[in-house]
Order: sequence, then structure tokens, then C-alpha cells
Amino acid sequence: MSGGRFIAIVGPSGVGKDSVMQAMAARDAHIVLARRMITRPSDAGGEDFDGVTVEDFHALHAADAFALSWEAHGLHYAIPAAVDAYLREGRDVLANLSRAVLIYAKDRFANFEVINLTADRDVLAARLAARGRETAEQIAGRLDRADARLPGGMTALHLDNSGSLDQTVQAALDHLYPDVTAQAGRVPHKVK
Ligand SMILES: Nc1ncnc2c1ncn2[C@@H]1O[C@H](COP(=O)(O)OP(=O)(O)O)[C@@H](O)[C@H]1O
Ligand SMILES: O=P(O)(O)OC[C@H]1O[C@H](OP(=O)(O)OP(=O)(O)O)[C@H](O)[C@@H]1O
Repeated sequence: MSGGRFIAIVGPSGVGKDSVMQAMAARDAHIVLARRMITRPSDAGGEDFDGVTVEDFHALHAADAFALSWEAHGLHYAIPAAVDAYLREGRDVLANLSRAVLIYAKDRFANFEVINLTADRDVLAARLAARGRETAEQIAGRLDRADARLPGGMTALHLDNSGSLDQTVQAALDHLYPDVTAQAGRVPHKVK
């Protein structure tokens, strides 16, 4: 297998996708995070992303600047085609994706994996409220999508992130880098 892997992190809003991705990248130098383009103000907080207008988003889409794009929560999202350069260098790229776009992602990337994060609904509600980025109405809309399913037949590593973030991150890294884990006696990655 040549080139890096495109690793999709999916799961309901508030489950911890961005937190898990950031912690994984901080602990393993193989990993690079895909910086998304979103039609949301750049200073909205949360993940590091490029905020663009709807007009610019459509223009970039027309110019083939995106590897993947989708709509959710009243916003447009995209993964820039620039991630291909990292994959060619052999880096593993982690990206926060909609479950609805997985079927296209599987076709778009030669080496493709999925990590599906789950958490209890009351945990999701509490985390979204504590994060404070969305209104109560927006949070209710996000919780309505919590049980969206993966496309039929899609293989994924399923991890419950209701508990500690460290445990989830370790399980994800163990899955992605089993050889490193075996060599280092299950403390494989550089400590933050
Ligand atoms: N395992 C965890 N334990 C406690 N809090 C968590 C955990 N994972 C994420 N969080 C918190 O939950 C909130 C939502 O996490 P975030 O990474 O933004 O989720 P998502 O990207 O899936 O919407 C954040 O405030 C984050 O700090
Ligand atoms: O189709 P779904 O699988 O339900 O996903 C819909 C959207 O929600 C997720 O993000 P998140 O909840 O982190 O919101 P955000 O992308 O707006 O931060 C995911 O990254 C998608 O952009």
C-alpha cells in the first residue's frame, strides 16, 4: 500500500470528534488534520477551520478545489483537495466528516478508514450545552441527527467516547498503528 491513509472521524455533534482528532495529532507525528472550509464565521470557535462565504464556497467548488463537500446544520462544509499532497507524502490525514458523505469518501481515497464515535444522548446534550457554540434550538436539531446510521456495509472502528478522552485516543491509535503499539508495550505514542 503506498501513500497515507484518509481517516474519517464521524459521529453525532458533541461526541468529541474534534477533541479526539486534535489529541491524536498531538500524540503521533504520522497524523495531519484536514482543515475544513465551512460557511461559518471564522471566529466561531472550536476546530481550526477556514470560514468562507456561500458565494466563495460555490466558486471554489466549481474550480474543483474540494475533495469532498456536503451540507449539514444549515452550513456548507468541504475538505480541500490540498489533502492529496499530504497523502502523497505518506502522512495519514484525519478529517471530521458527515456520515452522509462516507460513501463518496470511500470512492475518492485509495486508502480509506472510518472511526465512528458514539456517546449516550444525555452526554451529547450536556457537552453541546457546555461547548456553548450553538443555540438551544440548534442543539435540538443536532441531537435529532444523533442516531444517523453509517452507509450499509461500511466498515468502521466503533469507539464509545462517553468516558475519558485519553482512553478513546489510545484505542484509536492502537487500531491505526498496531505494530508501533506491539513494539512499545502499549505506550506507543509520544506523550503530550
Ligand atoms: N471524552 C470526553 N470527555 C469529556 N468531554 C469531552 C470528551 N470529548 C469531548 N469532550 C467535550 O465535549 C464538547 C464537544 O466536543 P467536540 O470535540 O467539539 O465534538 P464534535 O467535534 O464531535 O462536535 C467539547 O466541549 C469537548 O471539550
Ligand atoms: O451527517 P452527520 O454525520 O450528522 O454530520 C453532520 C455534520 O455534523 C458533524 O459535525 P459537528 O457535529 O462537529 O458539527 P460541526 O461540523 O458544525 O462542528 C459533521 O462533521 C458534519 O459536518
